[in-house]
Amino acid sequence: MNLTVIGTGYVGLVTGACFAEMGRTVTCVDVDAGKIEGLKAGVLPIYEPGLEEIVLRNSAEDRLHFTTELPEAMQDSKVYFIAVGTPPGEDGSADLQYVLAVARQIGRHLDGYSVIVDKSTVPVGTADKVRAAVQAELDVRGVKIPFDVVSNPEFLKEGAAVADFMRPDRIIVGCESERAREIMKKLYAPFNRNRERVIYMGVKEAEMTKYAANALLATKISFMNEIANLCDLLGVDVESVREGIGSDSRIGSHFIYPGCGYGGSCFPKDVQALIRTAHARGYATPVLDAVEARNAAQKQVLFQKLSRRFGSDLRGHTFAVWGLAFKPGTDDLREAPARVLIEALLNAGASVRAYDPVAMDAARKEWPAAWFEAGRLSLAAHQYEALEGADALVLVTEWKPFRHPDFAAMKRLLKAPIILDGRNQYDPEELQPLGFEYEGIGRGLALPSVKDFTGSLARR
Ligand SMILES: NC(=O)C1=CN([C@@H]2O[C@H](COP(=O)(O)OP(=O)(O)OC[C@H]3O[C@@H](n4cnc5c(N)ncnc54)[C@H](O)[C@@H]3O)[C@@H](O)[C@H]2O)C=CC1
Ligand SMILES: O=C(O)[C@H]1O[C@H](OP(=O)(O)OP(=O)(O)OC[C@H]2O[C@@H](n3ccc(=O)[nH]c3=O)[C@H](O)[C@@H]2O)[C@H](O)[C@@H](O)[C@@H]1O
Repeated sequence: MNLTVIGTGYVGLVTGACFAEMGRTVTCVDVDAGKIEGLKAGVLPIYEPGLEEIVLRNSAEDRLHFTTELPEAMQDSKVYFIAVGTPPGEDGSADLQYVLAVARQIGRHLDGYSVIVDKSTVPVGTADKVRAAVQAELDVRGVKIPFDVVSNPEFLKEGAAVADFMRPDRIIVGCESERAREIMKKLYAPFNRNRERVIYMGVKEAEMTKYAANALLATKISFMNEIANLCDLLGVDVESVREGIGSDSRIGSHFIYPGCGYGGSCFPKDVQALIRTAHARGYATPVLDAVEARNAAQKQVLFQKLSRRFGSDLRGHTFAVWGLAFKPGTDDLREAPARVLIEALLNAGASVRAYDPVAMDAARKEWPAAWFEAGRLSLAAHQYEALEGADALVLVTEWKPFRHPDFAAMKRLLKAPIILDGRNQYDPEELQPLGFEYEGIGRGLALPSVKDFTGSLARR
């Protein structure tokens, strides 16, 4: 059973490569000719640990193919995975134009019983729209061809996408036909060997499961960020609180790490899309609204802490920023908290010297050219180079090389030994004896405010 995967982004490329790794012959299709040319030449469009190796190996072994031509890819396959983007439309609801365009295209070329599997994150009822779009094309062609539409949402995390796909907690298959179910069962059998991971349910239930999962994870983070901010006011270290509550198996230790807000292409867009779905039915969503509002506010927290320490006019100040990607392990900058911080710093007159192990090329391409041209945002060749002469270090993304840095070297390089830790990576008890001023998120410690600081200087 050969597979076609349509959309060769984070989800499509990982899906195609991982099925090929399990022995299937897969053709990945994308409308982006540059991406496909690159992939044919062995150049990956994204950074994802472990992905390059399996793409190159399976391409070399002739199991993984790339094309811009969907009809050509469809010839040898009867299972079509749709993995195109579902970005937010103007009102925040999921924009289905790419999914439905693919459905129409499939309908134009379908030539025998097929299963159309929706892997993109789509609102409840989208499978019906996909079915209608395919059927409309079949009607135009005047042919009767049976097909099924299955919802198989994806739960991989960027930065761990291959591992998540290969060893998923669960595989959700929303399916209302026995024939399609048997095909899905066979496809996922290699991922299911030591325990049953597939949960079968209705199509709409599967579509909703994806949004509910992302919204709950985002809720945990926003809740924890709110608790962390309160801990700051109370002089309490949220890291102990996190450990304390995470040990309760009903709460769990995952996704309760406070920080400078969640980013990425999915939590922000999916929470927003779920809110839109509810509002379209006249249903209010105070919990989800609060999750979003807390996250928007949380992305400002680092800037607020810096303003408290250095004043609101930051002209003449330079800040080192470690981490640009929205999380470690990826070069994805979508909705990255670093962007919000850097924009606020530049608007306040500061200069920024930033370093990220993999996302700097992406930043150069995607962020406003004016930020770089004016020389106010520069990218350092090394994490320590970013510190030279900076007024403080702000840790935004907890890449591994940032976790245990050489504090003595950092002290020598920084103009003043000040660390603002947006991901609670450092131990204040280790830093304080070294003479660092330190503030995290909810550690109950504040950098001295500009007023205290001026006051203490005046008293000296
Ligand atoms: N990025 C992630 O970690 C996850 C994303 N998702 C969902 O999966 C879907 C895809 O997300 P990403 O992979 O991040 O998107 P992406 O933006 O990285 O990739 C989408 C790809 O689809 C291609 N495309 C658009 N229209 C096409 C067409 N008509 N034919 C062929 N290719 C076409 C684009 O050129 C692009 O390469 C979204 O619905 C997203 O919410 C779900 C789980 C994880
Ligand atoms: O639908 C999607 O696209 C995916 O969205 C998230 O995955 P992803 O956005 O790639 O990355 P996460 O690890 O979830 O991190 C998202 C954001 O939350 C932040 N985060 C995460 C965990 C935490 O405890 N605290 C926290 O602030 C991260 O720093 C990051 O900015 C989900 O975790 C995946 O299951 C889902 O498939």
